[in-house]
Amino acid sequence: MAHQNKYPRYVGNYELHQKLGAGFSGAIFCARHIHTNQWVALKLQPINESCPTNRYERSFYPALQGGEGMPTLWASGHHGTWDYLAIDLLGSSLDSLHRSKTTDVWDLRSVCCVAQQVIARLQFMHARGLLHRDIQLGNCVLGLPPNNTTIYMIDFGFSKFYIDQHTKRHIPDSKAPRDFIGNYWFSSVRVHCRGSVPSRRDDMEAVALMLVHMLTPGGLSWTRNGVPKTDEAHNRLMYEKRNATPEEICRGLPPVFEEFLRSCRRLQFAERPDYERWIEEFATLAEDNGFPSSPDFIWPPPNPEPTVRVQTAPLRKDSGELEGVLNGLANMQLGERQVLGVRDNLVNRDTNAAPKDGKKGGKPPKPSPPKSKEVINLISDDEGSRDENARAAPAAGRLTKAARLAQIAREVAAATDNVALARLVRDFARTMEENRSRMLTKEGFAVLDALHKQLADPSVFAGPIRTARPRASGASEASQGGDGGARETRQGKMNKLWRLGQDVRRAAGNEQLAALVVEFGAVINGSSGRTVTKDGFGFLAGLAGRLDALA
Ligand SMILES: Nc1ncnc2c1ncn2[C@@H]1O[C@H](COP(=O)(O)OP(=O)(O)OP(=O)(O)O)[C@@H](O)[C@H]1O
Repeated sequence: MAHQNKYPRYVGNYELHQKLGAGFSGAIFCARHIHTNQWVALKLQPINESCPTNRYERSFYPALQGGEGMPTLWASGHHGTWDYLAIDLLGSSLDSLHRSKTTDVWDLRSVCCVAQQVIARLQFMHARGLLHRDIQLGNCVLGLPPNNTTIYMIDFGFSKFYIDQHTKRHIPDSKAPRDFIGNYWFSSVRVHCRGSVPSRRDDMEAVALMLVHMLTPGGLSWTRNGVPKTDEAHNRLMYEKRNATPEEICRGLPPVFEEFLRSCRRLQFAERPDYERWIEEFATLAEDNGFPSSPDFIWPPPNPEPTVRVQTAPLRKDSGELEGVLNGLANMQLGERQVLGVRDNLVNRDTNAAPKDGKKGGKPPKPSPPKSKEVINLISDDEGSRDENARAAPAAGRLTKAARLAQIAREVAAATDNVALARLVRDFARTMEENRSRMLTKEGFAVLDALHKQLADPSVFAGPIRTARPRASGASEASQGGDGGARETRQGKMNKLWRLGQDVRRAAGNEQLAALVVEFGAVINGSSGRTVTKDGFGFLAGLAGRLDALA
């Protein structure tokens, strides 16, 4: 670039100091206001630049002022041949942390914080009618103390109003060929590989890819050869990106990452992403793994070793009948485990699982306490208060959702009559309802499995009041709910749950209830986000009522 090394000493009222970074078409300096001594970041670009991103940014900044994690624009203008923007001086970008970290991947806690904050930034930007269109680690920057736990979004040079400023309507979709805007690593498949018009869903998909990248040793597969320098290399990259399924991309990670990516890809062009839900999901993921659910980003990570070692085993689409899956979950040996927040732990997952062929891969597992399905190594209040880094230890006497559900599953397995089961089903529903996330986790499925076993075993309870024909749409059929490839639509899920809610109130005996429990699990498992909705709670209330009636 012609202007290299020719930067002026003063620009406007600012004195330029060290260079902070250089981008595609300009440079950023740390600068001091000559009258107020205020330090800012000064973005400089020649006014005749062919891609005048400073000019674009200047037009977007007013819409962003006042938002959390949005830099303040202090001044902007022209000085000689320079176009400048003076914005809040910030700290390290996630990209520089990514490069400097000593571990292969990020810790799960930090990634959950990044997820919550970046989604919240997009929620704000989108609410102001603006798309970012260049989500990447380099554009997520930490504040300086006292704002150093806040992630700021920067670089709005590629941004665009998706709400037309005059008509107030969403921009139209178009099939017309267009130049690609964004970055090679994280731009959505639709925008990058299919040339679609970017909309909110694509910003969200970029976040999903960025998060998975942070947890993947070596990064996403298509990022490993660096920036493509030839058309052929770019085509190869696009091919790889286009063909990687969410399941492959997210293999070994807690299921919420795959769900998130899938849900972004399912959004319609003009559909509003469910920001609130995903912020909650990542807060819950942190909490379920023993970290504070707070989105505050703390670097370096205070306690990279999780205090809770609950393996979030994904229910895969090819997992066969739900009955079998539930059964498998209940029999899982939950001893000292690595959290599957990083893919490295995939190796350990196999190592820790009962080996089929006697061979073990990866590092030998740490000696762990005797394993029993009764022993689940969850955070306790004591552990929470011992942990100096646990900023949000559970209140005294309160168990985490995972611990409470595990306890309910054990109590269900030990229950001796329908009245006790009814009480436990109500407990289960209450625990799910009170939690910030209503996602049915491994522990939730274990409760259903224990329930199913109890209800299906005729030796445990008094027989049914009258013998009924087995349901036509029986459990085994329903249990394939998660296997059909496409996730259940919201409406489909509502319909099925509503029907189950009706059926459960009419069930003739425990065996029928057992089949309905399995069917319920299948519908939840097959739905996007595996959340228990209002109709789901209706089913559980009906189940508890029917158990009482059949006692
Ligand atoms: N406000 C800021 N405070 C501190 N550092 C900053 C600030 N803004 C940007 N930087 C640093 O400068 C780098 C480049 O900034 P930015 O992305 O805004 O410039 P750009 O010219 O648009 O770059 P690119 O071409 O890479 O998109 C950032 O990754 C960051 O390290």
